[in-house]
Amino acid sequence: MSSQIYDCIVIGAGIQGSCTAYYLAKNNKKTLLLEQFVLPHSRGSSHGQTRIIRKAYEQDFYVRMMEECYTLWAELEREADVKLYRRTGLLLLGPENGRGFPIVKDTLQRNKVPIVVLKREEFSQHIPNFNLSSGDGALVDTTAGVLYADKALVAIRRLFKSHGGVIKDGEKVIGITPGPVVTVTTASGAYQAKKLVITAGPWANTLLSHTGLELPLQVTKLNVCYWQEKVPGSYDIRNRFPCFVQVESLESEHHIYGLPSNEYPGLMKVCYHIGKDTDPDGRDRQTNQDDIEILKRYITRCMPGLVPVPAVVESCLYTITPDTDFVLDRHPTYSNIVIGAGFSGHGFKFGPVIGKILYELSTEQVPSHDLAPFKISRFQAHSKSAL
Ligand SMILES: Cc1cc2nc3c(=O)[nH]c(=O)nc-3n(C[C@H](O)[C@H](O)[C@H](O)COP(=O)(O)OP(=O)(O)OC[C@H]3O[C@@H](n4cnc5c(N)ncnc54)[C@H](O)[C@@H]3O)c2cc1C
Ligand SMILES: O=C(O)[C@@H]1CCCCN1
Repeated sequence: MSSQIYDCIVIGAGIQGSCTAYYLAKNNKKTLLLEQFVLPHSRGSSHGQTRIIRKAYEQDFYVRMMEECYTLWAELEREADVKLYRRTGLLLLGPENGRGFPIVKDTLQRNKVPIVVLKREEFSQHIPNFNLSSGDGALVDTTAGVLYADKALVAIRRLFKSHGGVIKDGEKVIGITPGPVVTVTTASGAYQAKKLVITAGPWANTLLSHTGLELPLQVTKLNVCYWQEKVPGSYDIRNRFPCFVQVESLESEHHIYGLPSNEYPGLMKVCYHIGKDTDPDGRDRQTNQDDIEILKRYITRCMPGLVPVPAVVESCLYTITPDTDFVLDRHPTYSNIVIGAGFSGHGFKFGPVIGKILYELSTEQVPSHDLAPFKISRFQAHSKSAL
């Protein structure tokens, strides 16, 4: 056992753990970040070149968190001297009388987020190579854009180390012994800390089982599909093609979304928001492709400038709560254990604000956002506490 007692150990070096560790170290906390895989890796939820950043949400609390988060991303960019965000706008599409589109539109307007509402007759002039479905409304959240995810992870971990933080990768946590000083065991050793933050993504429940807690989390595998432009440049970020989210469509009641071609020349990323249940250690055995069939039909109908067969298919995991809101809370039994989990396929953009909140929770400060929507107690009927 190492004789050092850390102020805090963070388990999991995805975007949430890396950001939490960064804020801890920046605020002079002796921090150890443990990661089971050798970094960088592509086995969790945070890998890949790009993610959408937006304020377009149904709930005011997400809009408010994003207000601060854009500032935090800009601070990180300055401190790391690397560009992590590119503004593209986000085109939101959906039935004018549906369940999703009018609510997001109201929330954006109520929160005075700058948007442009596109009329049907002017749609194709602003958004070429895209067919607006009959009955659909369209608006652009002009604050939105692309985050360079892999670059962000590298930059944040580098900043963490520059503030004195210690990363040990290739060290899987196999035991947690709670107490006023928590002991965390890996195959290579044991470490102690006054506080513990668990940000283990799809493995959250495996780790929480060492503390007698189980959260209602569902892990699903998503196919991340890239589609070839028929005419090079038609959906290119350099030609100002935006990100988009189609909230309901003829093909599905669930989101279909896309990011302009950028990371792979000539390929636009278009994905379906619903995957199939998986075991995070057995994801490669889960080969369901129902989502790709839905995407082919949507692309054929709405994006005629793309070849409707995916040119590249990667994979990624979601860890989903029953209400798709996050878990940001203290452990119900051990108040020096803080949990960040269940980011439900939309957590990357919030990384810095979540890191700041988990840092605040683990240092007993008043959190800078209302955490009522993120409390574990909301799952009372679901969560199993053996304690
Ligand atoms: C296809 C796809 C598209 C997405 N699109 C967007 C988007 O456009 N915008 C957006 O904001 N979000 C998006 N998301 C969601 C976002 O990427 C996730 O919410 C976020 O990455 C979750 O981060 P995390 O740190 O919780 O999990 P992870 O990145 O999985 O990190 C958890 C880490 O914990 C480690 N770990 C687990 N167990 C142990 C152990 N025992 N010991 C040591 N380490 C351990 C894991 O190896 C992993 O590195 C998307 C996700 C996917 C999959
Ligand atoms: O978090 C996001 O912005 C996207 C929206 C579409 C589904 C995947 N996640």
